[in-house]
Parts: sequence; C-alpha cells; structure tokens
Amino acid sequence: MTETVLSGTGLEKRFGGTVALAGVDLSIRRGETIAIMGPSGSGKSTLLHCLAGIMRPDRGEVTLLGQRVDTQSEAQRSRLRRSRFGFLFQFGQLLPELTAEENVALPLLLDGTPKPKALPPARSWFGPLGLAGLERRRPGELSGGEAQRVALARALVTGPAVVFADEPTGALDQANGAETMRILVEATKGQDSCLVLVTHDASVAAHCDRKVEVRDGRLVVDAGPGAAKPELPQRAGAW
Ligand SMILES: Nc1ncnc2c1ncn2[C@@H]1O[C@H](COP(=O)(O)OP(=O)(O)OP(=O)(O)O)[C@@H](O)[C@H]1O
Repeated sequence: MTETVLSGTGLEKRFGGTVALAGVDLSIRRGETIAIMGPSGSGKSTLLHCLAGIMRPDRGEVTLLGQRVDTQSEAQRSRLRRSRFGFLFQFGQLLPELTAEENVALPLLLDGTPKPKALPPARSWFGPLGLAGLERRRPGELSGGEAQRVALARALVTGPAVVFADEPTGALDQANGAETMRILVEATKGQDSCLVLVTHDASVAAHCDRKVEVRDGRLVVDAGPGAAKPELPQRAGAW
C-alpha cells in the first residue's frame, strides 16, 4: 500500500453560524494528484486551508507523514508551510519589486538560505518550465501565463511534500490554463510531491488522478484510479 502523505480526519470548521466543513475525511498518497471540486461556498478552500495548516479546524486532525499539524503553534505551522508545502493561487501573487528568479527563491530565502545558495536552485526551474531568459524580469514584464509559471516554480523550489493550488488557472485563458496544468502535474509528479488542487473547472480537474466533490461541507464523491470507495454523507438529511 502506498504511503499516506497527508491526511485529514473528521474535519469540522464553522464561521459564526456557517458550517464550512461538517466532518471531512481525506487522505492523499505519495505522488497523488487530487482535485477538490464543488459549488461555490461548499467548503473547498476551507478544506484546503485546514489541510495546509493555514487554518485550524474546530474538530478533527490533520497529519503530515504521521505527524499532527493542527495542534502545532502558529509559528510551527508557518515554518512547516514554508519548508514542506508549496502554494499556488489564482493570481500568482509575485512580489512586484523582486525579479522572477528572486521570487522563485523566496521560500528558500525566508527559510534562511543565503541568496548565493538560493538563486541556483531557483534558476534551475526556468528552463524546464519554458521560462529560460526571463530570470531577471520583474513580474510586470511577464505575461499572465509566464507569471503563473514563475509562481509555480516558487511553489516547487523547496521540493515540498505537498503542493496546494487554489484555482491556479482561474486567471488564464484556456490554452494557457491547460499548459499550466500540464506543467503543474508533470513537475509535482517529477519530484514525487502530492498535488491538492481546488477548482470549479472539470477540464482542469481532469488532469488529476483523483477527484473529490465537496457539498455543504461534506465529501460526497471520491472518484479516480486510486480512489477508495465513495465517502458518502454519514448523517441522513445533511444536504
Ligand atoms: N473567514 C470566513 N468568515 C466567515 N465565513 C467564511 C469564511 N471563510 C469561508 N466562509 C464561509 O464558509 C463557507 C465555505 O467557504 P469556502 O471559501 O470554503 O467555499 P468554496 O467552496 O471554496 O467557495 P468558492 O468556490 O466560492 O471559493 C461559505 O459559506 C463561506 O461564506
């Protein structure tokens, strides 16, 4: 049986009177790419934020390689996010005053790697991601697709256990979106990282090994080659 890298068990999260997660169980195996789908407001981003240690669930457990994440302090989770996780959002969120290569090197720099040591691994991503020659450009001098690939390189540069991507192609046209997804999946699999992707778009989700659907804070569909049996709502009348 392939090793479980990341696992959420019994995850519950409320915001005031709103139930965002109502008891979600989800395990991600080594090298697996998984798409979290579902309607707007169903809890997808909340699930991603809980799994990534950005947010603490009210109930339930999150473990990375068997170690509890949700019980760690904010400072510990922040360190964990920098060293073991990579993040890619809809708008790459590059720092405009840094060059492309400095943006890619940022997670290493923030973790204390000196700049001369951080830049070579950052630069090594430019060729494979079709960005050769753009190392010294600033984000304002890149196309949307190029900027998103720089953000992707930044997500991968630490060799993270898991890459989390929230609507990573939402701001791109279809061709650029498909190309970004192809590169994202290839690059994460190439270094044996997992990918946890949130998307509305079935054509984006189709790039992943496995698709799960969240409705009203519950996992209602779990499908794909590596999927276990469907995880249906445990309580009748919950949706
Ligand atoms: N910080 C917050 N404060 C209050 N309510 C929140 C907060 N974050 C999320 N919610 C609510 O929790 C529910 C789930 O939100 P979430 O962002 O996880 O949904 P989503 O499926 O990612 O939606 P979308 O596809 O529109 O991004 C929604 O009802 C949302 O309004």
